[in-house]
Amino acid sequence: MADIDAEVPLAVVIFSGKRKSGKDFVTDLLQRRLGEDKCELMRLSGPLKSQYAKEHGLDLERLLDASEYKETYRLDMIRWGEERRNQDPGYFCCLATRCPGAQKPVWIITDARRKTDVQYFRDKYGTRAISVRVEAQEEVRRKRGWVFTSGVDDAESECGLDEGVTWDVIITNDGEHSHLMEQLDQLEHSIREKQGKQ
Ligand SMILES: Nc1ncnc2c1ncn2[C@@H]1O[C@H](COP(=O)(O)OP(=O)(O)OP(=O)(O)O)[C@@H](O)[C@H]1O
Ligand SMILES: C[C@@](O)(CCOP(=O)(O)O)CC(=O)O
Repeated sequence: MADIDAEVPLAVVIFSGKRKSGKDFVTDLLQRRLGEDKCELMRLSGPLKSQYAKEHGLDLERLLDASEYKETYRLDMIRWGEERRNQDPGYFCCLATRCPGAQKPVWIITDARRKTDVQYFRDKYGTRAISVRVEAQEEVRRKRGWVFTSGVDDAESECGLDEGVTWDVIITNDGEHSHLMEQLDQLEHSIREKQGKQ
């Protein structure tokens, strides 16, 4: 049931997309449009990588960027994360939204990967939730550094949201800048409408 008493967030924008589809690129642009004072980026992988880095003595900053370093540990991070999600599907959703930025009216969840991620926010925030799928052709993703990895790109982490989800918005991010801007114009309008409604 949606928690309708809370004052914030006024909008929760749940992003999903394949590796190198451009989730971080698009969500960074959206946050700049909405204003960093009004909009917080929340990475579900943030608390996961933070705890994983501590337990394995790794460089968190490098796990958080778009580098090859994180790809080295991706498979084991997926396994490690799923052990915790199997006990509590909303575990990382809850951790990722407990931050000082949670006081801002707009939350952007940058990296939903499982149906339980999307359902967590839909159940908790109802019509304030907007689900967004970022799509890019495989050829474009390859040019951005994606390499098909068995156990990753054919597993739930990358395929869990391929079917069975009705997206509120689909953003095509194949590199055509003006088309991306038009799509972001429409999404920004939808978010501002939710901000204005409450
Ligand atoms: N429309 C675009 N124009 C130019 N560069 C882009 C565009 N979209 C993505 N990129 C670049 O492609 C690379 C991958 O993008 P990004 O990191 O946002 O993907 P992602 O979906 O977050 O990937 P991952 O799941 O691996 O973190 C980055 O270097 C990013 O700057
Ligand atoms: C382990 C994992 O969180 C890594 C995500 O890394 P990134 O968002 O692609 O940078 C993916 C998952 O949780 O299945």
